[in-house]
Amino acid sequence: MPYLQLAIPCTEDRQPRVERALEDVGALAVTLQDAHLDAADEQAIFEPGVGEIPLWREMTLTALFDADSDALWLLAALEAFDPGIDWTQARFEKVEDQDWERAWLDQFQPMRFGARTWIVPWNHELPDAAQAGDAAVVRLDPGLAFGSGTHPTTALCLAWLDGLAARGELQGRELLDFGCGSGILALAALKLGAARAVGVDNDPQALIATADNAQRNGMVIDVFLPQDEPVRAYPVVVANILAVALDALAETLAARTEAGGRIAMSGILAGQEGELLERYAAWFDELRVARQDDWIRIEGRRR
Ligand SMILES: C[S@@+](CC[C@H](N)C(=O)[O-])C[C@H]1O[C@@H](n2cnc3c(N)ncnc32)[C@H](O)[C@@H]1O
Repeated sequence: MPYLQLAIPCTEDRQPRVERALEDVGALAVTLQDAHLDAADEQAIFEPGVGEIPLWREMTLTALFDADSDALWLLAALEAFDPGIDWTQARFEKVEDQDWERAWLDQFQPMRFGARTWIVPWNHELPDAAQAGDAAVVRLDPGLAFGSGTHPTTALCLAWLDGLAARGELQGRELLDFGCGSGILALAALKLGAARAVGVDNDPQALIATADNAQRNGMVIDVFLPQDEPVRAYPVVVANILAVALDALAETLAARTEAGGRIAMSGILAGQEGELLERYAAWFDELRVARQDDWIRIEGRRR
């Protein structure tokens, strides 16, 4: 999914004001980057939690908006919200998911999630521990950013699937991966013993990537655009999408989870979970929150 990206230079003292204004006019995500370091340096990128500020004196704030947002309208809204900031320094560009997500890409090494789940890039040897009989190993393209497991939201969902399998609640069951991206979660579920996995994504490229990654791992994942997915309920649903999308999709995801079934959702920044918990409580019990870095996973059981 493409975005409209706004980047604006900013000093430490003004950062909270600029960030608040960007969020107020509808930014889907705001990241900060040290103005004096290379963007490829992981330490130079920071997604602030509530009340957190970075140590840098000069930085660039980058905000993502829906692709169909109007830059002139946004500038006018920002000016109205905080006329004390020089918004004329803002630069706009259209970016693809991958460009934004690449900011999160760090060294993609073999990684273990939970007890048995391994994500191993194709260009790496299988670590000894990943060759154990019960290891669930997914091999992926090292060029992937989101869906390589390096992002905390993916890691949270992988750990959840691993735990579900450990409790015997995944084996032989069908899973829906809503917002499948690379297909990493559906693939891990199949390797952990799920009987079948269905991937849904509104990005046709993601569906191609998922089907391709499945084939290269010797598995099959049925993939659909949201408007084409079969209307049915699953015992296990996982959805790693942004909080705004999870809010909009609440009824759909509730309808896709069968009574007694399990759901895990991520893509939620710390501080955004309250409203989602309230919304999903209409259909789900046993709602629980887990956190990694600034990201949240919500899990629940369908009534
Ligand atoms: C954060 S990535 C997650 C990818 C992968 N499941 C993972 O956990 O790493 C979110 C994915 O959701 C897709 N997506 C976003 N909004 C969506 C929507 N409303 N319906 C279906 N897919 C959506 C995006 O195209 C993207 O592939």
